[in-house]
Amino acid sequence: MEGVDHLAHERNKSEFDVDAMKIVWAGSPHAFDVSDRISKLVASDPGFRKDNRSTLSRKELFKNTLRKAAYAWKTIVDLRLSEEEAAKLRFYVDEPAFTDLHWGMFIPAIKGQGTEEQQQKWLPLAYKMQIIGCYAQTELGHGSNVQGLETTATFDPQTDEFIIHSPTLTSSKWWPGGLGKVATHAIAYARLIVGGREHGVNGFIVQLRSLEDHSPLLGITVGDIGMKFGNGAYNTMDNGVLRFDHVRIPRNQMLMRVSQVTCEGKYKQSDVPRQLVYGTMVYVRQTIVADASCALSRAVCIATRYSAVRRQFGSQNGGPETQVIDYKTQQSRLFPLLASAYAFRFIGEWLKWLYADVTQRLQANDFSTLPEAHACTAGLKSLTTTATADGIEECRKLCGGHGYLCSSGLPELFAVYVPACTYEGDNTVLLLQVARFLMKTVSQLGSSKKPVGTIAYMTRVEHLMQCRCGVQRGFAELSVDLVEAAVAHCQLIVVSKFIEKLQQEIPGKGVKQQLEVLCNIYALFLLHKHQGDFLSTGCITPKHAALANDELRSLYSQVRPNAIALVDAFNYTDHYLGSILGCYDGNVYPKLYEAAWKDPLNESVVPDGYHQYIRPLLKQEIRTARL
Ligand SMILES: CCCCCCCC/C=C\CCC/C=C/C(=O)SCCNC(=O)CCNC(=O)[C@H](O)C(C)(C)COP(=O)(O)OP(=O)(O)OC[C@H]1O[C@@H](n2cnc3c(N)ncnc32)[C@H](O)[C@@H]1OP(=O)(O)O
Ligand SMILES: Cc1cc2nc3c(=O)[nH]c(=O)nc-3n(C[C@H](O)[C@H](O)[C@H](O)COP(=O)(O)OP(=O)(O)OC[C@H]3O[C@@H](n4cnc5c(N)ncnc54)[C@H](O)[C@@H]3O)c2cc1C
Repeated sequence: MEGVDHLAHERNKSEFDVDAMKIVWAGSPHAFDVSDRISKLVASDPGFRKDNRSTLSRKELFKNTLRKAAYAWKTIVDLRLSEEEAAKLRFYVDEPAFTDLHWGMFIPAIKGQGTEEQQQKWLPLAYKMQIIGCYAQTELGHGSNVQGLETTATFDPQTDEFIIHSPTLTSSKWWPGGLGKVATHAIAYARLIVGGREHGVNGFIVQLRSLEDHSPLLGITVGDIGMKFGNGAYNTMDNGVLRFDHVRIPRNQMLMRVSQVTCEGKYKQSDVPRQLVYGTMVYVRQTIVADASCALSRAVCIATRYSAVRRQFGSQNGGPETQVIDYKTQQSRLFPLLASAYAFRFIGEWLKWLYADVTQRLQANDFSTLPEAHACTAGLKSLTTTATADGIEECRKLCGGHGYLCSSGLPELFAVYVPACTYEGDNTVLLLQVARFLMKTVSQLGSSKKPVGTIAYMTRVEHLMQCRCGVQRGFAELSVDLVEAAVAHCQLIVVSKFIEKLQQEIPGKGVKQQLEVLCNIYALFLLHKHQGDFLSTGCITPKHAALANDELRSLYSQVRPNAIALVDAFNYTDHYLGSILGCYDGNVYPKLYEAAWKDPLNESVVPDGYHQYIRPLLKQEIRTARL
């Protein structure tokens, strides 16, 4: 029945202060207040409905996304929302759209790679959305290999301009979000050519469309690259294709914080590492880690609530069947994901601090922690997105058949989320960057000091690589092992930062105890999953492995009575979850049944096509050669 909390008995089992945990999850009382207020504002406004997305055509879907983006902007302006509140509103609208790239990449690129003068010119236009930007780096022929990009930017000293050109088909810009139909400007990455000499890839602000009638400017060919994985899902985003035919831009539209070109045609490299040209990617990678905890916690919330509602087998003397959340196999699949959602939340908090710290140091031209920041953002982006994509799929399977319904919210969440393993850096390519950092770290330890502990194996690899023909050949030969080492290195960081979080003052009855249980589940689950490596390297004995497995089972029993409260702590509205299986009151079956009849296919009892195709079949009116 409506209004009845079918999960009340579960909520009454909680052994900790859920409201206090909500503050921990949000990050602070202020953050919780903003999140809570904005999520309810979005949930209560029919202008932000999203339950019909899977029934719309691509054009209807995209037009609806434009409507929502404009409506969101009007809401932000009318209510005079702060930047923090506006970002939260876009988050809870929960629809990939051109605004993600305008706010998430175009503006950060100008802030990170533009001079003060360029920031003063372009940021006010972007903040007022008088221009709409995208981040056009990837091309048809190159994405991972940025130094392989083919678009050219040739300086013309006669006119004090750059000529932006797409010399080959494979140099066509391909994938940039917001580019296909909306963006008026791009940060386009191109090979800088001055006086016939190449100076690597740099960013250029290029206007693509008229601000009067939105038509593409002279020399610009632009469009959408077509449908992507899954219905609805990421097809709300106009990922685009863009070609330049000798497009001229003023010299001052090259982002010049890292490198400069003078009006005399003199190229100057600032005394900052050229990799700062990649700064926007580092910034987005750290935000993607926080996104991972959001996406995984959504899936876990759905699967946990439904696992408490669903009963299957186990009835004694006509009594109720067993809640599937009480099966040890269900717990062994679900609770490590619950622990991962919390672990990724805290690593995301730490990475945000690391990024802020390296940014502050860069202001003072202190580049000492830049390699660490690159390795951490690259590695943790890779680790958390892989685990989250796999985790969302596991949550779908944890919900049985009903998990495959769009009304469960899981198929769309999966389809929208999985490109995170690719965009902002293919996850394997990023792990290779971590491996390179680890090898460089080890090689710098000095001959007298041998690495110990979790990087002891690196000495053997280091020796092998040096005795083999050249370090480069060894690296390529051992790249599979090195990628595994990179993952292990990143997992060490996740566990270490979770433990550090528990050293902090954490208010609320039983809150710290619950987090300790989740931290131990996260760590022991990893130990169990990789016990072969731990045993073969002598890090643990078989007895240790057995003890760890026993402890893991015990921890699952400890978290079981608190599972519903731990997902309630995410404080997601039913609107944001978009899931009947995950609805707060657990009143699943009536809602599933009601939703089925709303499907367009049920608008008529007899389906279109019956008289044309089925009736002749049934009436044997179709003669085939064989009969
Ligand atoms: C439910 C959730 C819904 C969410 C909905 C979200 C909606 C959308 C929102 C966001 C989505 C984002 C959209 C996607 C955008 C994009 O994808 S933008 C394009 C991203 N592209 C990439 O990431 C390309 C990856 N490739 C690279 O980064 C580089 O090519 C490279 C792999 C790093 C190699 O670069 P390069 O060849 O130049 O360098 P190397 O020779 O390997 O290394 C030389 C040294 O430089 C150091 N280095 C490399 N990169 C960096 C860096 N970024 N910072 C600092 N230092 C760096 C490297 O370590 C070497 O150092 P060493 O010489 O000391 O060893
Ligand atoms: C939904 C979505 C949105 C996107 N948005 C944008 C955007 O807004 N702006 C933008 O510029 N780009 C965007 N991209 C592009 C994205 O950044 C690239 O697709 C991504 O960087 C991967 O590069 P790639 O496609 O060249 O993959 P590839 O590098 O071609 O990967 C193919 C395979 O090759 C492997 N591989 C590649 N190099 C190596 C190596 N050295 N060693 C071992 N294996 C290797 C990879 O691991 C992978 O398995 C988007 C992509 C998607 C899917």
